Amino acid sequence: MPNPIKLIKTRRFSDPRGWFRENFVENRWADQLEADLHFVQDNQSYSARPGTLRGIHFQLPPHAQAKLVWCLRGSIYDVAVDLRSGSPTYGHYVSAELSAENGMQQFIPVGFGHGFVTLEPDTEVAYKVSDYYAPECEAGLRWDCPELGIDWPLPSSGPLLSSKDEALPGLAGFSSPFPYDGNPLVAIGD
Ligand SMILES: Cc1cn([C@H]2C[C@H](O)[C@@H](COP(=O)(O)OP(=O)(O)O[C@H]3O[C@H](C)C(=O)[C@H](O)[C@H]3O)O2)c(=O)[nH]c1=O
Repeated sequence: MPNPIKLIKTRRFSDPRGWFRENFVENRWADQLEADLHFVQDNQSYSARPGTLRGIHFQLPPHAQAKLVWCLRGSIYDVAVDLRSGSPTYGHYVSAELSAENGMQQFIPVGFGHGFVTLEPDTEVAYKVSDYYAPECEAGLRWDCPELGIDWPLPSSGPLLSSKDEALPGLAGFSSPFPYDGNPLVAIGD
């Protein structure tokens, strides 16, 4: 069964001036992503300090979002959490190191929470989303939720969080609106 989370390797074309990279080509990426996927919004975030942790975030229906995530600068430990109701891997996560250097992208479908922690200063993350920003549908789970048990690589000073993320609830009280499609999460490895 196909892993719902996809890792996509982009190609860097180097020459004496520097390099060129295609970050998204709809008809070519379609082979690796979901068939009827259509991205409608591009986002970018900048984090000055390593150890900046954003997440675990997701939007609820009717504005749930699939995401394609990569690094424009620096690097992140990127996490996707299975939140699909009835999934045998509910509450399990996968992680991947995405960096400007490795050009890796992680695809996170609807039904998964997303978060990352930055591994370098001045890290910039770009991501495409498949539905528009809908603050009324924003939801999240706390980064250190014991039920999730995410092994974040953190600096000794701990993570830098927004006040919003500090106040997020744990998985215990969450009632998932996301259906399970029969594809369990397969750990890609870190
Ligand atoms: C997501 C979003 C935010 N905003 C505004 C709302 C706030 O005034 C400001 C910062 O938003 P927030 O603190 O939610 O940003 P992050 O903590 O980086 O959250 C994002 O990063 C995690 C890892 C995700 O996967 C989500 O896509 C997204 O929630 O941008 C917008 O105007 N449009 C948007 O699409």
